[in-house]
Amino acid sequence: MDQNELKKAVARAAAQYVKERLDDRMIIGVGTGSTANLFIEYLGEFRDDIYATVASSEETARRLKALGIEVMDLNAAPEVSIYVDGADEANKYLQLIKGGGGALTREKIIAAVAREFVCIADGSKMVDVLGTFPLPVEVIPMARSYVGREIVKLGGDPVYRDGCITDNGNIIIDIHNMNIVDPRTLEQQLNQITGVVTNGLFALRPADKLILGTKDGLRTLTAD
Ligand SMILES: O=C(CO)[C@H](O)[C@H](O)COP(=O)(O)O
Repeated sequence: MDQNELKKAVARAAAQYVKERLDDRMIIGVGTGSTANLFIEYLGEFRDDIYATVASSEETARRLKALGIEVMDLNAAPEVSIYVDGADEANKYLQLIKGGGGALTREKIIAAVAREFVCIADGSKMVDVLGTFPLPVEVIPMARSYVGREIVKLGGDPVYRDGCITDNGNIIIDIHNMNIVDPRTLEQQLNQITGVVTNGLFALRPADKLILGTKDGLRTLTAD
């Protein structure tokens, strides 16, 4: 199976997982990216049974609405039962790097609210130590240079993501060349830099379940 087929397999498995737990008031959190897009397509197969979703990006909202699936403002959602999203990297503690698509802040907000966070990824995303994939940081535009200098002090190489404006009107700085041995501490350190909105480390709130697509089949890892 190639990478896209592995993505399809995990997206299908996550849709099945959601379908088995549906009830008539269930609100589903939906992530962003190519794997999440495949998940959206599988949700379309039982759209009439879905009460509502919350979307982690404008693009995801557009795709859901195009299928006729209700998209709710998160502030109007009393709770989010299951949030399904992809990742750029994952470790065995289900700590993640996310934000390759620039949607990290809304993704993190939905992950914070969700009762269960199910991450879906092809096997290439599994790593021993996070950080080979550049870590995205969403930054208020006027703080760009200052935040870059603070990132250098933490040992990373900040690279401005040219041309990327987030759904929140901010910019992205990608941190290259960081061996992230203590993801929880780094997540907090980055968030304490004035001008940082959030960063793409999901270590303080890792996934609860990781459905991983490998050439030997699907593996489901849990946080405990
Ligand atoms: O965090 C994300 C978007 O901000 C995505 O989940 C992440 O980039 C993985 O994307 P893909 O499924 O396309 O590999």
